[in-house]
Amino acid sequence: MGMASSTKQDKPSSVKRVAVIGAGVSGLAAAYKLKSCGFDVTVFEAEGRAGGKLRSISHNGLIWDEGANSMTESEVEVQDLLDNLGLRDKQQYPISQSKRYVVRNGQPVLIPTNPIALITSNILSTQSKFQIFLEPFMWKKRNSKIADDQTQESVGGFFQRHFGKEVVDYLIDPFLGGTSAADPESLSMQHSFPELWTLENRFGSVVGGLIQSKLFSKKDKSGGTKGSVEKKKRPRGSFSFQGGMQTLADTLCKELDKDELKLSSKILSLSYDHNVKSLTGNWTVSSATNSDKNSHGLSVDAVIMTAPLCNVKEMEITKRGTLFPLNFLPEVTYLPLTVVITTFKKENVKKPLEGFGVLVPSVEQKNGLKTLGTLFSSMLFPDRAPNDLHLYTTFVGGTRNKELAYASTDELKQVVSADLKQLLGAEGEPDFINRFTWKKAFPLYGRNYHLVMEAIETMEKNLPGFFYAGNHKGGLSVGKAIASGCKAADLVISYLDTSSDQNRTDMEK
Ligand SMILES: Cc1cc2nc3c(=O)[nH]c(=O)nc-3n(C[C@H](O)[C@H](O)[C@H](O)COP(=O)(O)OP(=O)(O)OC[C@H]3O[C@@H](n4cnc5c(N)ncnc54)[C@H](O)[C@@H]3O)c2cc1C
Ligand SMILES: C=Cc1c2[nH]c(c1C)Cc1[nH]c(c(CCC(=O)O)c1C)Cc1[nH]c(c(C)c1CCC(=O)O)Cc1[nH]c(c(C)c1C=C)C2
Repeated sequence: MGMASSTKQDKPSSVKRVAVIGAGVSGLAAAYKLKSCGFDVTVFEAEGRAGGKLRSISHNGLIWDEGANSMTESEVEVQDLLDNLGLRDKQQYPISQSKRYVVRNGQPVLIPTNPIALITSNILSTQSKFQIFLEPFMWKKRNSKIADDQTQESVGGFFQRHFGKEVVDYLIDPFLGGTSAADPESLSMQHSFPELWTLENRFGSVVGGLIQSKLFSKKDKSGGTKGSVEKKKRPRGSFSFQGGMQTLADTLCKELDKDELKLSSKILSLSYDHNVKSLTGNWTVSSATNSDKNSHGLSVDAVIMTAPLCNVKEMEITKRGTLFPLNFLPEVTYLPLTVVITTFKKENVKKPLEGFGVLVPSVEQKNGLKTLGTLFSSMLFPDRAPNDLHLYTTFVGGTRNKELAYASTDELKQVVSADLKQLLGAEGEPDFINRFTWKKAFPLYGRNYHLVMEAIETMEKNLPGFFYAGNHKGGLSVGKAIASGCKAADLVISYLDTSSDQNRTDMEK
């Protein structure tokens, strides 16, 4: 578990130094990997705390998350990280997590999780159910204009072609609301669901493609496991940790020495100077601490940037003494989101539901509902509230209602109480309320997101030893952010290996 703590004095001067900018989960995972591989790391964080979008609060016997509430371990990098950090003992799997609800006609309906349950469910009309089963024969081709310009199709357009409008309204729209706070029309299919996009290119039908690729992967598994190291079977699905998601960030921080994590250190400028004679120090990273606005620089061999692109845009980057203009970075759209925590006495909740939570499709706004959805937090994790209380986590804002994210706490109390009354029979006002607003909760993987990916590539290509990681690249989830940080760490390791070989050859000449 963990790694041996070492001080800078112990290290030979040839140890390579890396600056990681941003102490969100991607930056902390990158720093952990680099330190485990013997690199000297310094993590710079603009805020006075580490964790970024992981943020758990303990207050008066309640525990809640204001950022991510859970994560999955589909990425191998996450499995390794949890094993290496010794976090398995603190992992918490939610009770009845597969029970998830969507509102239809103003009331929660269980989302079917298999074909039989879909047939008997009243979530969709008979016509839409037929459309799903007949999709392998009936799906419509992408129109040729979209086929030429592959980045332009929206998630809504894609699923409507395959399954029809009702499926988009009652399954896709709430799913997107509950995983990105965005609506089906705003999101790019290619960037939001790259695997399904590729599947359609290969097989045409989504259902047919999923069945065939499942069959292929089963065949591969049965034929190819001999001799390979298999990962231990773990319970599937989402999980959190004792104390909430912040426990993951705190555990990663404990692996860093005090001088390796610089809080309240916003990076303002970076400069790259190539010096063939020197084995180290091509980059200088400058921050301003809150107490001392004077910049000071740290010399490093490589940089992993995990700050959101809107923050990168504000930085000054120079390359060999000349300004490296960042005007090619496109404006990224960010979605505001407010997380509202409420508690109700159990006796005051007349129709409590067991399970993960309930999502409100956009079309259900006509039935007076204004929230995006609610997690049944203390049903999932009973230690989050005393026994006599229900603790709920409700999400408000996103593309659906940006203004509501900025509403006063009094207004939010009315909105959330009204929705919870209608959906769960929660009577009266909550006994406790807390709100946290993320002005920029998520980057929107919109229909021009290819411009963002191209800009990241341009930075990485033109700035040697500069690597970008985090939730702007490859997915929003905690797992994807961790994987992105670990991959950037791997790229740094091979970059520094190659550049020291190159330097050695240059010195020998
Ligand atoms: C409300 C909410 C709920 C979510 N729920 C889930 C969930 O249930 N499951 C899930 O998988 N994902 C969830 N997510 C998404 C997930 O939490 C994030 O995508 C992920 O944590 C992002 O990690 P990151 O390291 O890429 O970025 P961040 O956490 O944003 O970290 C970037 C860091 O960079 C710092 N920074 C910025 N500028 C500078 C600078 N100039 N110098 C130094 N530091 C700087 C920032 O302060 C920040 O700490 C949720 C997100 C939100 C907001
Ligand atoms: C109602 C709004 C939101 C809820 N959670 C989030 C929002 C905006 C944020 C969020 N939740 C998840 C992710 C990661 C997405 C990913 O790419 O994996 C994010 C950014 C996890 C998640 N939440 C739901 C699903 C299906 C997932 C994927 C992982 C898993 O299956 O567990 C659905 C869901 N989210 C919310 C509710 C109430 C809900 C379902 C009932 C809240």
